[in-house]
Amino acid sequence: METAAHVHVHQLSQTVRMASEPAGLSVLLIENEQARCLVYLQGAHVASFTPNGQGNLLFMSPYSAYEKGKPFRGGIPICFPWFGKHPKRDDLYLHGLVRTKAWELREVNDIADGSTKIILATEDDECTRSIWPHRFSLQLTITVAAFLRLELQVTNADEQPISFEEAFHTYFHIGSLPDCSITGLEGCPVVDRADGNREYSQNGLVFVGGEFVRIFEHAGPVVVLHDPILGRTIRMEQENLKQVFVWNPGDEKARQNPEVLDAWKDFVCVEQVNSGKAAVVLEKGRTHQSTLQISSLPYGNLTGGHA
Ligand SMILES: O=P(O)(O)OC[C@H]1O[C@@H](O)[C@H](O)[C@@H](O)[C@@H]1O
Repeated sequence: METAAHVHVHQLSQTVRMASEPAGLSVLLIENEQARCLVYLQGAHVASFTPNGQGNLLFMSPYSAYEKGKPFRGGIPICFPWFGKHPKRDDLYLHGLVRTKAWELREVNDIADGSTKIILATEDDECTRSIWPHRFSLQLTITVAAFLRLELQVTNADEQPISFEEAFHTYFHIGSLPDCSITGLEGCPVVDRADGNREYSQNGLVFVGGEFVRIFEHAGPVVVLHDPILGRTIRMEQENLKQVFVWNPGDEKARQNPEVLDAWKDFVCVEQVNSGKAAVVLEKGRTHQSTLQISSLPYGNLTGGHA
């Protein structure tokens, strides 16, 4: 099938189409009776998730470059094998090697319950080995239902143990930054990166007014984002990820970033992470799986992180 002059669209199943743009980016358009979702093959990057009758839960910056080999700003970047800055090299992109890599589409399944499951995969190559000298394979299973579920499997294909960082670096679309709050992080030890790595213990709700770069250690399985302006409550449920990063650049830093600018008020990143002391050490031949599931309910339906 062909639509606009330069976008080719192929129907892959009843609920999945793939559009290829001349710039070399391909995107999967998943539309079933429960939700709609866009996934770029570059980075296995989920760019939107819209459950039926609701708005998009995710935020993509209107200023994001959509270029081959460049990170997208927004959605759900998959971070691996490092999170944040590379420990030694400032010339490398933040958040690892696979965010800018073209992943391969392995499977498309329309499930009898009305959901859709797709599997994307990538592995080491000459370029990744020149930066990170290890063999690995990654598989991301994405389930699009009334919820969005991401299962990331990292397999050590090397001859020795590997150690890596990983994350789902999710940008959530919000109505108003100062009105949102986050629960489920009460009691966590916190490191405030925007305040000289000040350490404290989280007491009560988290409010993100402006610049906010905090790591919550030993996070529980459920974190909830409350958004009274958009009238919804977003529930994040994770497995095998030990930290939660909450990030927003705030006004001043955002203005210095041409891919964020005034859009900083429209998102908050709540990221499920294994980094630093929580980095994963994986024996030869073994697979590590981490999972994130996101769903949304009307505002006020979930009162705590353990709801
Ligand atoms: O690479 P992106 O998507 O612009 O995200 C960068 C940000 O990612 C966050 O996870 C970090 O805590 C920030 O320090 C960093 O600036």
